[in-house]
Amino acid sequence: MTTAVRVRGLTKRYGDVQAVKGIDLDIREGEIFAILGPNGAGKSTTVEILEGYRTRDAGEVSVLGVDPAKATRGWRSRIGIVLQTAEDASEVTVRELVHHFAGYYPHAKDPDEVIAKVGLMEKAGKRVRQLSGGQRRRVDVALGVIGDPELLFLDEPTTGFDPEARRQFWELIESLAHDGTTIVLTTHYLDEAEALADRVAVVAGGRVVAEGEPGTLGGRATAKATVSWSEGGEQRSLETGTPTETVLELTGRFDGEVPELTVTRPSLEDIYLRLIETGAR
Ligand SMILES: Nc1ncnc2c1ncn2[C@@H]1O[C@H](COP(=O)(O)OP(=O)(O)OP(=O)(O)O)[C@@H](O)[C@H]1O
Repeated sequence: MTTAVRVRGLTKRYGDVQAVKGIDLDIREGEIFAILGPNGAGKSTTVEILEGYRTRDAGEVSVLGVDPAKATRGWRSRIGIVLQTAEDASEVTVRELVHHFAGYYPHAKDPDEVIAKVGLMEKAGKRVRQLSGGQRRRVDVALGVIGDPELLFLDEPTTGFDPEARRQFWELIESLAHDGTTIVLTTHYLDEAEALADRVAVVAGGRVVAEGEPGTLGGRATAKATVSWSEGGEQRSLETGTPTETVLELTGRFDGEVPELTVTRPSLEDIYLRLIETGAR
């Protein structure tokens, strides 16, 4: 597996604020990698350094084999960026805008194929200003991928989306990844990271406090389970490392169906909140 992004000992200070305090990251080619963390954790600073839009104080950074501080036009054309703020191109149509951007890249994708891919074929002739927020975000993604990037940065891509639009957007991201694009995503939605990311890094206080697959992050897979049920009109629960045994015991005790039985493990959100609390300390 080739590495798309390699970061070692990255630091960045703004005046009195040490925003990034020694971050290491390895992002593999072809994976969807999510960077999670509270406001002010240093995510944007880190990502902007990777994109070549911010200088660093110290550390080694390699993005597609190049130091972003020495970015060339050729390197830039291999990267796609979808920022938080949408492109303000109010009076042009979706098709005009995507065609226009295609002209900036040496090996641009077919604009109409890209418009279809982001699900905007029916809106291609509409002015961007006439689109909904979610549809504009799709335009942003179209512009992010029109240059056929090897690596796509998405900054909080689904903020403000309704649940259906988010699901559709996730499918779009997955299909881009399926086509081989490496995706680096920052998000505040834990369910988004869980649904999309192959691996996540949790950043808190300028450091990576945990890294791994969403299902096993921070000991999640081996964390104790909570078994809950209803007994004698009361809600009962038990935290246990052997939930199967507990369920068997309950099944015997109730002689069959256990009322209101649930078995839960900590959600990614539970683990995340624990991690950033410990990280902050
Ligand atoms: N241009 C700047 N000048 C001074 N301080 C800055 C600047 N940009 C960021 N900071 C500070 O650096 C720290 C990290 O900010 P950063 O934007 O990287 O965090 P973030 O994790 O992206 O947060 P959010 O989730 O709110 O976007 C914060 O304390 C922030 O106030």
